[in-house]
Amino acid sequence: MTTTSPWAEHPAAPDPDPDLQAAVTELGAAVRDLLETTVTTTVPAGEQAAVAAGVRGLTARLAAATRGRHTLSALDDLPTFRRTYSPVTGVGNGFAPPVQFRREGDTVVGETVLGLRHEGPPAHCHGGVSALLMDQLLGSAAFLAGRWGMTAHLVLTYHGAVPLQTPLVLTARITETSGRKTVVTGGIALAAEPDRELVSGEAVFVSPRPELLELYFGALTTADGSPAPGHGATDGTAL
Ligand SMILES: CCCCCCCCCCCC(=O)SCCNC(=O)CCNC(=O)[C@H](O)C(C)(C)COP(=O)(O)OP(=O)(O)OC[C@H]1O[C@@H](n2cnc3c(N)ncnc32)[C@H](O)[C@@H]1OP(=O)(O)O
Repeated sequence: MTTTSPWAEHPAAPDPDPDLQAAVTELGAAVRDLLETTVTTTVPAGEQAAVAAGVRGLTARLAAATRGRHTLSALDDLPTFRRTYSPVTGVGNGFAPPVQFRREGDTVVGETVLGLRHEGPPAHCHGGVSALLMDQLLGSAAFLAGRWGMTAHLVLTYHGAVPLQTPLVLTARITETSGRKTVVTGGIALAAEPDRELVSGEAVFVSPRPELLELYFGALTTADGSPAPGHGATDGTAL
């Protein structure tokens, strides 16, 4: 079944702790600058070694309290898919550009600029990073249509190299929905030439059957140790 306007309304996420949100966002931005600068710096070896020692000291301070992989961060909210540390959209993840996706009519759109930490061929984006962006873009379109699923199939065509440090636009549309399956197409283009896709792709997202939901997410808890809301949903319309 092909759909033209499948967008769903989502509940509002509970307000995060503003102090924690601000601190995590600032730490993410600082680490983003650090990562980008570590791959562009040309300061002498001694200076790089001194900085490494300082960074290890800072890491030890953060390591004083950490969470495991089955515990959500205190800022995360699964029903609204607020994921603070996503490697694509997470404000708290220094590797993330980060890019935010939004609905515009029947399209999901995001803009971003990639850095040298995303480099593959010199001066251009790594093909795997493009795939990372595409997976999140297409998955976001499914989610924003109320069709959360895991990536079952992702096929990409690389038409042209994606330049770093250049404004990009990412767009996606739902092309088919059927049972637990959602098919989405989309692409990455220069913001200055939005109609010429440098990367195009299609993905199939499948909302897992109950046994898989339990296997993957059954142990998941919120930061305070409660079962994570929504992790047991099985109707293919929510996590
Ligand atoms: C703003 C915030 C946004 C937030 C948005 C967040 C975006 C996140 C984007 C990143 C997402 C990820 O990285 S997810 C991580 C990467 N992906 C994974 O690890 C998934 C690994 N694969 C699996 O666990 C499984 O294969 C599943 C869950 C995908 C499907 O298993 P299942 O539940 O047993 O499904 P199954 O019964 O076999 O099939 C159900 C239906 O789907 C179809 N189907 C199944 N696999 C495929 C396939 N590869 N290609 C075509 N169709 C398929 C079947 O034919 C069937 O159709 P019919 O007979 O009903 O017609």
